[in-house]
Amino acid sequence: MIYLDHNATTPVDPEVLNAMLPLLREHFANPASPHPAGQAVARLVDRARRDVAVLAGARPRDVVFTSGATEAANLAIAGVLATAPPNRRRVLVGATEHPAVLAAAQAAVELHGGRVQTVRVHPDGAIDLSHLRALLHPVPPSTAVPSTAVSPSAAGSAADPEGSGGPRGRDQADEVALVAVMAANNETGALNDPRPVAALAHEAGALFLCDVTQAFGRIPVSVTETGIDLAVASAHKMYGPKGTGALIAGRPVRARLTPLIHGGGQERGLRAGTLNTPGIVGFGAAARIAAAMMDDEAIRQRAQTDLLFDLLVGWLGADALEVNGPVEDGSARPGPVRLPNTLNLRFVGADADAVQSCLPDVAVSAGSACHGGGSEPSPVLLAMGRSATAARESLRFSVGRFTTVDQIHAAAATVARAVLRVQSLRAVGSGEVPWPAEPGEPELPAASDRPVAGWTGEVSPTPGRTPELPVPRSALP
Ligand SMILES: Cc1ncc(COP(=O)(O)O)c(C=O)c1O
Ligand code: FES
Repeated sequence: MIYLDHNATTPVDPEVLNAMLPLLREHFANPASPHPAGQAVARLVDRARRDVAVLAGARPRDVVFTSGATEAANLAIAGVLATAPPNRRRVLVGATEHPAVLAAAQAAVELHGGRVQTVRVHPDGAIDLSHLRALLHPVPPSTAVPSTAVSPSAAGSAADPEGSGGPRGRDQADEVALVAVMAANNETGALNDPRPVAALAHEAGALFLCDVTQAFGRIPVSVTETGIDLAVASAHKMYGPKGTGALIAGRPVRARLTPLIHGGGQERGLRAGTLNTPGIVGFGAAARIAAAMMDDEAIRQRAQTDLLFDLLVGWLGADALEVNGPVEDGSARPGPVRLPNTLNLRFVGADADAVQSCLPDVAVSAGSACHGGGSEPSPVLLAMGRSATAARESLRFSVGRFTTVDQIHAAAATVARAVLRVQSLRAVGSGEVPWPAEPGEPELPAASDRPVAGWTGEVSPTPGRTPELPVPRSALP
């Protein structure tokens, strides 16, 4: 199996596992216990908190350990809304946010009042800052009604999934409590610079939540330097264990949160329950390793995703592929614009689920893990303006720490064959190419009626393509 789905989850790094095992063996005591055994574990937890804080550019006491980014996002969003003033109940979320943020925002406004509005993204997936600005300041400043004079009921409780923000006017005058824009998108790898988002949010008196789950450990993240008020992350996206994550928030913001989980006073009262000490210590070890390896890994993984792209272009031709997400051409924006490990491609004319079912030995993803396998096109790609067809023809490749160049070569050839196979099936179904049946065989149904999953037959490739795949133009050794 060639695993190219590291944005769904990563394997546990062997060093992380080694760091965790003592917590399951001899260091099993409860870190809240005052006896020496408990305090020895408490020190390991402190170390992990420091390591996660260093990677996040935060102070150790700003790290609240949770079960993952999903819980952290729920804690952050519900916590902020629960204590927000009645005239400040709008939540702005990026159109391509993960369901952990989108659904948490929707649930929070249903519980506490207010509404969710969606901030548009550009066709390359980056947040549209001018739309964010327009949603933050719906009434021109010269005609704005002072916020204190706005009736809380004006906020309403309806969601605005269209993201239009509706007509500007009094009904928009409720203020924004929270802006949620992710650092890196899980499907396309599109990056957002948190600084301008933070500046706009703060100027409007709102807090800024940044989902750094996919960025953490892959590219530098500093919550203090960029103005992020609340960051959420998961250990299993960075070679740590599943079921551990963190909310990272400075003290003034933490003071405004209310816990979701009640019980003992763990995590300074914000997240009750005995700490998941093996998970937390694994998260700390993963953070330490990521900090040491990040630069080298970014270079290696960018080279691998570039190689994968070049090989696929070599096999299939440049017209057969479209990149979903920012393309670094050196001109558009300075600095990195896409996660180095992520490449989301549309294979024109090849349904992604069908391609995937021809790839039993390569793990890739059509859409995000929660949506993979469903027939719905990716909401992320739709939000970027892709058609439903283009979205259904898109696959995400995400390489990782243990991916090799040989695996990239093998995966590219396998994927190219699968794409050609699906394209030729489609061509047969549309009557463009005669079905290559032996005389006397029963007529086969059109490709669109045939279940492609499990299909193993051979089909002649599309005219103009030879069964022996051409040598890619830019194949590297
Ligand atoms: C961007 C992003 N945010 C949040 C999450 C949720 O993480 P978890 O399932 O570990 O809570 C994920 C996981 O897919 C993600 O990719
Ligand atoms: S948890 Fe990330 S895609 Fe579902």
